[in-house]
Amino acid sequence: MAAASLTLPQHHPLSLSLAASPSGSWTSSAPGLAEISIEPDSRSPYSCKTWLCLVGGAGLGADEDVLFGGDPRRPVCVRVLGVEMSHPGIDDLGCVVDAKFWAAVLKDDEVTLALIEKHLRILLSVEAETADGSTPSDLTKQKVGTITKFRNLKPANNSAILASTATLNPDHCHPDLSAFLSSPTTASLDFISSPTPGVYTFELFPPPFCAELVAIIDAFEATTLPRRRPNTMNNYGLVLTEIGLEAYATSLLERIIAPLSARLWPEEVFSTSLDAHHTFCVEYRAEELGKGDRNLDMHHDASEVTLNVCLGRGEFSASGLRFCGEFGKADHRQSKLQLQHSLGRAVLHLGRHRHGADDIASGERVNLIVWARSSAFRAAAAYGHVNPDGYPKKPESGEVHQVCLSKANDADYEARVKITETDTTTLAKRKYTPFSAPPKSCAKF
Ligand SMILES: O=C(O)CCC(=O)C(=O)O
Ligand SMILES: [Fe+2]
Repeated sequence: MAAASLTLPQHHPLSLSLAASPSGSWTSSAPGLAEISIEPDSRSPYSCKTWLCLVGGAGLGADEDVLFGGDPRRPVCVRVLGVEMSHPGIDDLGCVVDAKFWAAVLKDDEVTLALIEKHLRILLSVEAETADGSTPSDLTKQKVGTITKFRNLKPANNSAILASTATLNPDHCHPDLSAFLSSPTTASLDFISSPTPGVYTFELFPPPFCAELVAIIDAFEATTLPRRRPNTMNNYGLVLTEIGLEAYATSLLERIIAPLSARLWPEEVFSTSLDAHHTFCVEYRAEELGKGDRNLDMHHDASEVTLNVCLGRGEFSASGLRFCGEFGKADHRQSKLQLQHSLGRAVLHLGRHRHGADDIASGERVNLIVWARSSAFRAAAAYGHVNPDGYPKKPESGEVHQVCLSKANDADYEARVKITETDTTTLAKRKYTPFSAPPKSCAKF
């Protein structure tokens, strides 16, 4: 099958107008996306740095109002690239959410790159104050400071993967992957198995490397440094890009997730353009061990493709990963697979594939999760050039399986649970963690 690609029409009502080019340098890596370099002026707390800003649509995520042009809808997403950035007008993923910026940019009918560039320069040049009185430079210093302080502790025997230049080391990957890492476009994919269509699993990390990752996570948890939980579904876990693993995670995306996705899902328009990620770990602990998350409600991810790797932490039992159908498909609430996690093994699936984690019965487990995204696809979908992921939705048909219901995401959850109350044992055991949207993203305009 030939790989799908993103080809956008030249003009579209929601497209960014390139009519007035910005004064600085800009390039376009995909139709509907532009990159601008911003040099803040000398008053800026950020004047030491040239910021690369990606301008294009977003519009995906869990928020249907945004998907379908809810009001107010912004025609473009402006994302500042680079993790060492903290600003009250810029969200966790680098998306500009500053009200004054948007009021100025959307003042006229036409949104131009020149206007965006002008107001980005202002945004990055003025020392704005947050609600608690701290400034962007305070926040940036804190963010950079956290990573620096943590690196200075030399955790996990001064692990090389915490370096700002870290890349995936093939010696830290399972030998099954070596041919693929050398020739990602042509090597045989026979190291991968697919227990149900669209879910792929393979050995990724040998146990010593899993232990190294867990040692880094544990070392961070043992500090008093500020931390953020990965999303509102999890009370435990860490955003790994905020503890110094950004470079390593980007390399994981570039060397494994992106090339594998291009080959495993050639029919998906995003599969050849995965370029952004939200990387975190989740942690589950059995009841007997005290406080902790036990399971994860059914959901789909705010990603195009998700990599989920089991890093272990001693022995654990149960805690299977259940897959149902894909969001938007008629059978999306029908159970397809219950997969048991095993140390070092990776699962790769589409973000729209409905899944959830069963109760952990004993022990603890830590998993590394990478939500991989395509900026080009999100731009195209936001402008209406391609359907958003999972759309158009098919009407649900056939049986609905109770194990695929989501307490937080399904409006008919209570009604359906009443109907099928016969299976009380499963229900009584399950304590659902409410799902809410993932961390603020470009979709949250
Ligand atoms: O617990 C797991 O293995 C799944 C985690 C997950 O689905 C997520 O964090 O999005
Ligand atoms: Fe998930």
